[in-house]
Amino acid sequence: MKLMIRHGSAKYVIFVFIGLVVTSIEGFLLPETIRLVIKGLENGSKQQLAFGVGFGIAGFLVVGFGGYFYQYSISKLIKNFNVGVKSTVYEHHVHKHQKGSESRSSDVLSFIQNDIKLLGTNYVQAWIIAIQTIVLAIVASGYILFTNLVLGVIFIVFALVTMIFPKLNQKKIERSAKDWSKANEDYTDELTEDIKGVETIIGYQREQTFFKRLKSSVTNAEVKNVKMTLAQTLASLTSYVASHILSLIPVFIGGFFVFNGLLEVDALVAVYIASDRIANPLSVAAENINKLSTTRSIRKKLSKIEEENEAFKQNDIHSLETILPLEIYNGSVQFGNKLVLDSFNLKIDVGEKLLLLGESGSGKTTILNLIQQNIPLTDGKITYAGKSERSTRVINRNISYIRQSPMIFNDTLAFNLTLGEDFESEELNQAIKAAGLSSVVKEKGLDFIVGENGQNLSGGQNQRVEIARAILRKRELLIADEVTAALDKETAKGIHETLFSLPQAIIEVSHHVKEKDLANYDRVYEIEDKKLKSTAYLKELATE
Ligand SMILES: Nc1ncnc2c1ncn2[C@@H]1O[C@H](COP(=O)(O)OP(=O)(O)OP(=O)(O)O)[C@@H](O)[C@H]1O
Repeated sequence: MKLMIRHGSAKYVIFVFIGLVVTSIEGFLLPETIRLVIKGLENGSKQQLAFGVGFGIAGFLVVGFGGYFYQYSISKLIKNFNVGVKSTVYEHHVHKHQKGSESRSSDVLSFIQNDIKLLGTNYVQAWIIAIQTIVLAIVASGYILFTNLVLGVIFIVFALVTMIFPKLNQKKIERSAKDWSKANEDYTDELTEDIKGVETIIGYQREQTFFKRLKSSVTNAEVKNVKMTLAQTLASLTSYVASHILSLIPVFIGGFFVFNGLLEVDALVAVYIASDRIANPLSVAAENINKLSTTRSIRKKLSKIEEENEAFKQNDIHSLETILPLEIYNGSVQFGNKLVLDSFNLKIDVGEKLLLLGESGSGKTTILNLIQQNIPLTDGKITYAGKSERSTRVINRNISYIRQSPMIFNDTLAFNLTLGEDFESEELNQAIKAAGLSSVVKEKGLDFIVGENGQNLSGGQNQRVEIARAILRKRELLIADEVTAALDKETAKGIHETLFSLPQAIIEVSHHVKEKDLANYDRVYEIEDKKLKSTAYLKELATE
């Protein structure tokens, strides 16, 4: 319930309660209408007959309007709930990345698309239906007890007995829901991967293999869905049949009340009709209370997500701490038994332009990961502006990572530069100029839609958008990861000129750079056979 109020808003929870109280008059409306009509017929009174019919019409109008208000409030509540929960889950995914921990996008997608959906039906709706049916049953019980206390008690006892039936299937429903959730997660994982890998699949003409593989996962998920639905259906049918059969026994007893003059026929008919508003609603309530348990693990996961989001917000300090100079002393990195980097030193000073060279697999990405504190050193020490303790948030806030394949959003050029952050137009223009984008902006305008993956721009222009983003943020260290590897010579030269003209420190990573271009950097590091050599250090050492 707390979860529902937190995300669905207390206002709509109250509205739903008002709506269900109003509609709960259904608990006595039809039985009382029928009773009044029969009474009118028995007495041969047209007036009483008209009163009974009028009572029914007025009552059903109230139920109709109340029902609309009730459904309206439920829709709003579910809308708010979905928006709140889905945002919370995405927020958590982002926070996990900010903290440098793994959070797989396919897991997040599956959680939002399947588990959260299940939470909407089997938690929010199930709660509401359970409460609504219980209120309805209470109102109908009150009516029956008021009509005839003893017979009322008998009817209610039989109705309560029916509640044990759904309980018998609870474990099975829970297990089948868990199996379905897992199978769906596996299927979504595979689908995400196959969508990403479509070019490779077509390229190697492996369509049939992948169709078959995916078909098997989707079949598995659907089979689990059928099993879950059947388990739920079996539970509801058992309750339905049992409640109807059991409700006929008190009718039989009620007959004896009539024979003995303890009850009028109109009252027995009314009590029987009203009893349908106890047994059935109670079994629906029990069924929905059962459903709540299918979401227990999802709710647990969501609570953990909320706690972690809260902890993240509280620890999210907005200090102006800097990270340069960054120094690694006698650093070593080992993955399992494999030594990747052996006792190396590295220094990044304010404004320095550094180059990090190395063959594929030599450890360049590992060094970038160390700098960003994504992985720890196995041995040695790392300091940021002289301090060895720095939160990952502070580090991230001071680094801009310029990627070889930048993420370009299908939006305007302006949005792709600012990413929705407010910048003075002067600042924006300076960044555009510094990144060499002035002619593009002049030609296309800032409102130009760049298309999916920036397809309406050239590779070099997209790379410049990524550089402009980094320049705009004025962070003290830029990491340029193979940024010109996929570009032609002229474009690459232009990008390099831009990078060298910036005031920020830059560490550029590359497989290979021409000998004559090395002079453009303040220092050149090269990884060779697990060792990191620094030309500048060697020069410094030679002059000492
Ligand atoms: N998390 C990890 N667990 C185990 N081994 C790892 C891990 N990360 C990297 N390695 C290994 O460390 C070595 C260095 O990898 P790294 O990614 O740093 O190389 P790289 O120089 O960036 O290569 P490339 O230029 O191909 O991207 C490789 O042999 C790699 O297999």
